[in-house]
Amino acid sequence: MSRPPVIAITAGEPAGIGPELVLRLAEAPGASRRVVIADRTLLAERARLLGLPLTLADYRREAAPAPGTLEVLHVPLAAPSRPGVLDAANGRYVLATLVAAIAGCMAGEFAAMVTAPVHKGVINDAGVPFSGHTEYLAEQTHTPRVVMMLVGGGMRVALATTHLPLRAVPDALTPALLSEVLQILHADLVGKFGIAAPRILVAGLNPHAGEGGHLGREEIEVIEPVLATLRAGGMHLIGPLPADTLFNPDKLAQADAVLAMYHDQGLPVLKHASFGQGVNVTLGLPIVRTSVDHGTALDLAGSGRADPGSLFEALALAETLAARHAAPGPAR
Ligand SMILES: NC(=O)c1ccc[n+]([C@@H]2O[C@H](COP(=O)([O-])OP(=O)(O)OC[C@H]3O[C@@H](n4cnc5c(N)ncnc54)[C@H](O)[C@@H]3O)[C@@H](O)[C@H]2O)c1
Ligand SMILES: N[C@H](C(=O)O)[C@H](O)COP(=O)(O)O
Repeated sequence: MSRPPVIAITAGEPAGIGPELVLRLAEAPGASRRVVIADRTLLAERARLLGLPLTLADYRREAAPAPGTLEVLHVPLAAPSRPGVLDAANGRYVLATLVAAIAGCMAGEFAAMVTAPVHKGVINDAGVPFSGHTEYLAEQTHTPRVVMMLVGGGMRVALATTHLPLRAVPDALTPALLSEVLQILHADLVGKFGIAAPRILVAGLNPHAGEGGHLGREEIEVIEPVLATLRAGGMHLIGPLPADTLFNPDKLAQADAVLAMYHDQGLPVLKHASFGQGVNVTLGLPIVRTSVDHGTALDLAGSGRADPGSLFEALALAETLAARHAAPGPAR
């Protein structure tokens, strides 16, 4: 009998809801072996606080876990953590959990990694420039370009630019970037999501997609030429479309994914439709990585009221993608 795939789950910011969400993993359906990467004392304390049953076992690759245990790959905190209270002393601990998960995925020990939320600000406060898992994963795996895509509410929404100030977006939207993002999106819709000929709706940047150049020229000078070139190469691209009506159900029904030009053009729509059930997936990586659609929710940490739904969905998608990654099949 073949062994179940091992999926690494990083518990994220210790003061946030990540630790208590990973304690609920036994409730998530699926056949994978789950290994939580976190400080084991933190998990035990959070379980005690919330009255959750917990039997921890240190992860050993070759030893099958006893039923009912939560396997932990221990990474020590730098300082004790209290729910809801950020401490920059633990910024590097959070990164160490990611490094362990990435190393295991790159080595083939883990079939995928699923990430609970981190707090970007406190990692920067710890002295490490950090804009998100997406960018960090690209750097750590030496991948020149990756793409953030969220899945939920019947939509797949990818982003041309990710975590950067709004002021910097137009300058970042170069023809090279847009072309690479669309090629990665297309390739992973085929290879990871099994869609043989993906149709992609592409948003404009400006109101009303620039109104023929009267409300901005990025559509004319950057987006349209890139789309024309890629269409000539066989990609099915619709746009640039005004973003305010692109997400209407009749438009979405014509496509397999949307490419938004920036974070808050695409994600509010998806999160409105699916918050708590959405999944963030990083495209273009040599490994499988999914994540929750929410943040650290410091206001809920330690209350037991955080919804684990998005973590369970992220795990389910990681299992599906890992199976396809291990044995790529024909696209449908
Ligand atoms: N995957 C990630 O690592 C990730 C994703 C998004 C945001 N963040 C980071 O999280 C930090 C806080 O971000 P924010 O305050 O903008 O967003 P947030 O998602 O933490 O919180 C927004 C609201 O949603 C609620 N909420 C979040 N998750 C919930 C859950 N599982 N169940 C019930 N309610 C939930 C919170 O209580 C809050 O009211 C920031 O540093 C941000 O960058 C990380
Ligand atoms: N942009 C994501 C969201 O809003 O859900 C979130 O910040 C997480 O991004 P990373 O996976 O890059 O950390």
